[in-house]
This record gives sequence, C-alpha cells and structure tokens, in this order.
Amino acid sequence: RSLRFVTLVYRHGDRSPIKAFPRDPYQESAWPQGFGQLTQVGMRQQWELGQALRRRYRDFLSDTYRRQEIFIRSTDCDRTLMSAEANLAGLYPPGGQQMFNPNISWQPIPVHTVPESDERLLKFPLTPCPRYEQLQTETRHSAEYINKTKENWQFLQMVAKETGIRDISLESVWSVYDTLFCEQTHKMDLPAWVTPDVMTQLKQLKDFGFEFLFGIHNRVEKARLQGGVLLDHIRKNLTKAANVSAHQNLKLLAYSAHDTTLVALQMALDVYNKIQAPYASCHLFELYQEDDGNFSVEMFYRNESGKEPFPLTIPDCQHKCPLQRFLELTDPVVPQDWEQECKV
Ligand SMILES: CCCNC(=O)[C@H](O)[C@@H](O)C(=O)O
Repeated sequence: RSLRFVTLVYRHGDRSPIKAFPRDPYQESAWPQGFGQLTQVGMRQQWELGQALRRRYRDFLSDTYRRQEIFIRSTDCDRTLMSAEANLAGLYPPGGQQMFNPNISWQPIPVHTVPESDERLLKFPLTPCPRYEQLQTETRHSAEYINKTKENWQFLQMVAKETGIRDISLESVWSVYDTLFCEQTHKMDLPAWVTPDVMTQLKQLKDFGFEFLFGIHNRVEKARLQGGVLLDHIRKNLTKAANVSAHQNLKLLAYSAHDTTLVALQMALDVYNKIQAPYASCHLFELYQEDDGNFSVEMFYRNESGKEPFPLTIPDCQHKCPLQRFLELTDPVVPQDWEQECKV
C-alpha cells in the first residue's frame, strides 16, 4: 500500500496572553511583542513539529521543496502565520542547491491566507449563525450547564473580585486561566490568590468552556454548523486525491490555526479527548491506497512533543478506515447548505 495524500491541522505555538484582566499586574507592556504574539518557545515548538513531520514523511515528500506538492494556509493572525513559517523551516530545510545564501539554511515558502473578515474555514466558532446561537441558548438551559454554574458560583465570584472582571461566566472564564497560564509558563509570579487549586479549578472551567462551544447539547447539529464545515473541505480533498492519478502532485495540505479549530474538528469527528488542544498540537489525516486499489483514511493526533502521533479512530470504524466508510460516517456532521441550516 502507498501513502497518497496528507492533510494537517495544527494549533500555533506558545504565545503571549490574548489580553490581561483589569487587575492583572502584567499588562501588554510586560510582553516583548505585546498580546497574542508567538514567543520564541512557540517558534521552537513549531520548528520541532516541522522536523517531526519531515521524519514521518521523509519517504513521501521530496527532500527539497517542490511547490506543486504542498499548500499551506493560515488564519490571518500573526501567531498562526509565524507558526506556519517556523513549521516550514523545520519541514523543508533547504538542501545545497536550494540555499539562496550559503550562510542561511532557510528558504522562503509561501503561507497563504485570507483576511480575517473573510475567514470561513479555519476560525471557530463560525458566526453569524442564528441556529447555532439558538443551540447555545438551549445549552445554557441544560442541566449540565446550570449545575456547573451553581457548583462554581462562589468560585466565579471570587475570581471576579480578584480579577476586576465584572461579568465573569463559564463562557468568559477561559481567558483568566489563559492569561495566568501564559504568565506561569513564562515564569512570571502569579498573584497570591492564584493557588494551585485555583489554577486546577480554572483549568476545569476553561475545558468546560470548550465543551460548551461544540458539545454538551446537540453535538451533531452543532458540528454541522461548526467543525463540519472544515471536515467537509477535508473530505472533498481526500476524495479528490483518491480520484486523480498517482503522480498527482499535491501531496500535503497544511492548515495553521487555533485550539478552537482543532476542538471543533475533533468534536465533529467525535474523537475529542476533552483536553484543550495544546500548543503546536497537530491532527493528521493520511490517505492510503491499498494493494487492492481501494483507499483508506488513517487519523493521528500529535499532542505531545517528542512523542509519536497516536492513532485516532472514528466511532464505528477501525483505525484504518475505508474512505467510503469514512465518508458515510461523517455525512451526518457535514452541512448540506450552511447558510440555510443557520436560518431559524
Ligand atoms: C478571542 C481570542 C481567540 N483566541 C485565539 O485566537 C487563540 O489563538 C486561541 O484560539 C489559541 O489557540 O490559543
């Protein structure tokens, strides 16, 4: 059997906080490049992912960059554009001939994007979509959501007071954890109220926030309106790759995106492990042509550096999933007409 086509979806590397809460001792000036920017830790994480992919696909990709075999698209965000560039530096270190300067072991490779206002594929949740908002309202009335709010009411009040955020909720608390996580990662002293137990509880609430976005209530319909849009695009490319002759050049499609991109996609595939996609984590789709000529799809998830990606299996299929079966099983979470299905 032979590997015919690969699609990658990865989260950017380590970044500075998106924002600071009002009473945070560290405001934007505390960060070298300000908020939301890829750090050198993040650049290294992406370069390392690129090197791991180079090893994994050393017999699949040409060892020198060939423009027809790879296409990279990123959201129009500094951290994702820079992540893709760092990733490519690891994936395609130029061989002798390709070095445009003998002192620089790097070559430019295009990273495509669309303006943020036109991004309809890689940034989630996709809005505006009235039906999705309706599902979110229904989710807020679910027992799970109401209980979670009740169980954490005192805690959320404490966090509101300590942070100076007035309207804190299960849906906004993610950014308190995120900011503190970034500060902790970069060895900045945390305020005294942030004990290890507080961080643990904040992390749990942050993870619940991701569940709220794409699950808890009516996961399948939420998937049709969210992650299923990206999955539809990926399915179309897998099907196209299975229908062109073997020397079809495009071998690798890479999408440089966000944690919500990976979570939306994995919720649609029903393979989400309930843990926020880590920095530079990568979901892999590999299309194989078997000896009998049929095609199968294998999925992997690399969410720990230095470890091999682990196999992901879509429910009701085996890890090596025949393409037709993969398409049948994912039909329910792919929108027929997104605009129409968003109408209420
Ligand atoms: C409103 C802030 C949205 N957050 C982002 O864009 C981040 O990149 C986030 O998705 C991430 O992956 O860290």
